[in-house]
Amino acid sequence: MAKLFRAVIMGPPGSGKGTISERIAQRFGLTRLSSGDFIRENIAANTDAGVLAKTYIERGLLVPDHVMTRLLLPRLEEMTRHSWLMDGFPRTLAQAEALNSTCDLDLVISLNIPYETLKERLSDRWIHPASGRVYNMGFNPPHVQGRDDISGEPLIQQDDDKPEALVARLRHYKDVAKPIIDLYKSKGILHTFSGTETDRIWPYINSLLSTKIPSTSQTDTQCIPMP
Ligand SMILES: Nc1nc2c(ncn2[C@@H]2O[C@H](COP(=O)(O)OP(=O)(O)OP(=O)(O)O)[C@@H](O)[C@H]2O)c(=O)[nH]1
Ligand SMILES: Nc1ncnc2c1ncn2[C@@H]1O[C@H](COP(=O)(O)OP(=O)(O)O)[C@@H](O)[C@H]1O
Repeated sequence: MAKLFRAVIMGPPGSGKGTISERIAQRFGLTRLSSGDFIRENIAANTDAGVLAKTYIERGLLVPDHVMTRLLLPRLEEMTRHSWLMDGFPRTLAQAEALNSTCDLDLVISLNIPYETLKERLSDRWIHPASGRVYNMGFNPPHVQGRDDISGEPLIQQDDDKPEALVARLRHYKDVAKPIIDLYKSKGILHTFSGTETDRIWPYINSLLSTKIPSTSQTDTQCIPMP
């Protein structure tokens, strides 16, 4: 029986997690999971955890660990028959430990991108808020300027992509990511990719995953329910 594959992608804001996750999902047929999308779904559906999460996001804060794990771990437990790639979780050491006790991760991709590159990209980033689709006016512009390719709805620029907010976001990322990265390094599953262009990093990620991902996904039970 082929083994399932579970991976996490980490990196500072603007490092290309979303862009690369999309390519991995398409190329290798993994289910793409995003903590941000999952929170937005819960907010839209008015679940208890979604209502609570919204009060933090509105203040520009991270959602507390216990709310995040309550939202996400049951979802992962439903995914016992799927190979997946997670973007946006874990974001703290406590989340990484909770994930550890639920799932055996096969691989962690960490993106290491220079600050100047991040600043440039984010000041050029436009998103479609309802779907989370991202565009970059130079790198991957929408077909029609200012409009989402699929829905045709208007694109917006997020406040926290502005340079002032970005410095604080990047500093915060460094502080909280370090212990998580150390944890995955010590488990021998961390793979770090450095560079300024997604198109140049992608071939390395592609060839690494080609050696690691089983050709078919079959039933397995790598995730165990939390006690
Ligand atoms: N110029 C350029 N832009 C890129 C490249 N790779 C990604 N982008 C763009 O940079 C922006 C950030 O990429 P994302 O994939 O959203 O990055 P992320 O790590 O998911 O960002 P967060 O959601 O903030 O954590 C988007 O507008 C992308 O289209 C690249 O190699 N060159
Ligand atoms: N793992 C997480 N832990 C805590 N809060 C999270 C997590 N993932 C997402 N969030 C919250 O949801 C918001 C939106 O997430 P996301 O779509 O990943 O966007 P961003 O790249 O702006 O952080 C975050 O700004 C944060 O408040």
